[in-house]
Amino acid sequence: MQPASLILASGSPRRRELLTHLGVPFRVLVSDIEERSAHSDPALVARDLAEQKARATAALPGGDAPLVLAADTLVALDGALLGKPVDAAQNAAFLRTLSGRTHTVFSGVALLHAGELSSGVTATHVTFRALTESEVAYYAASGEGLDKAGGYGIQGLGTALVERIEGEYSNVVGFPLTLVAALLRSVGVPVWGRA
Ligand SMILES: Cc1cn([C@H]2C[C@H](O)[C@@H](COP(=O)(O)OP(=O)(O)OP(=O)(O)O)O2)c(=O)[nH]c1=O
Repeated sequence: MQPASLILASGSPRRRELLTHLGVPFRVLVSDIEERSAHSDPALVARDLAEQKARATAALPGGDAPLVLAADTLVALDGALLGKPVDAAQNAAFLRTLSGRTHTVFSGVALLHAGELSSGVTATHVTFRALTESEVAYYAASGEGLDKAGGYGIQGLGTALVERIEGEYSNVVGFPLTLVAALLRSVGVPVWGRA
């Protein structure tokens, strides 16, 4: 059997599940880049890191597929970036920062096609409820936010933190499907049976 011509360059189970929804066969190959960008604008950082992940994966043994797809998600508030919390205490601090306010989630997506990169970024605005200290402690203790940008997962228990969302839901989970589908279709890959 031929290996799938599309590689998903991501270790994120959320991205794997979301890509499955598009009905495109793929395999997973993950590189380990140091997430560092020369940009400071969060949208440009997310796009740059997605491009770096795609290129790094393509350079791995077994990475020379016709198509390599990667993404990066960042949470931004007041010009600062909230990455993945290192522990429950930092997760609680992130939640206090986000409480009662609107932040922006940026996901960059990059598609490497025959050596050529195409990429884009999607922004979604998410407003948190004003959280009580016991809610912060309860969520931080759940551990759900530890492997997630901003320290929460809107697709899990974290949905109870959110009062309002403006923009695409899948983008918050880490993989904006409108952009992913457009990039795949732009290089002739059928999504839901339509190229
Ligand atoms: C805000 C938010 C983020 N996230 C996740 C999506 C991403 O997996 C993660 C952001 O980290 P990323 O560095 O974008 O991705 P990753 O390290 O998990 O995976 P890879 O680099 O291998 O692709 O945060 C959620 O799952 N739900 C949410 O609500």
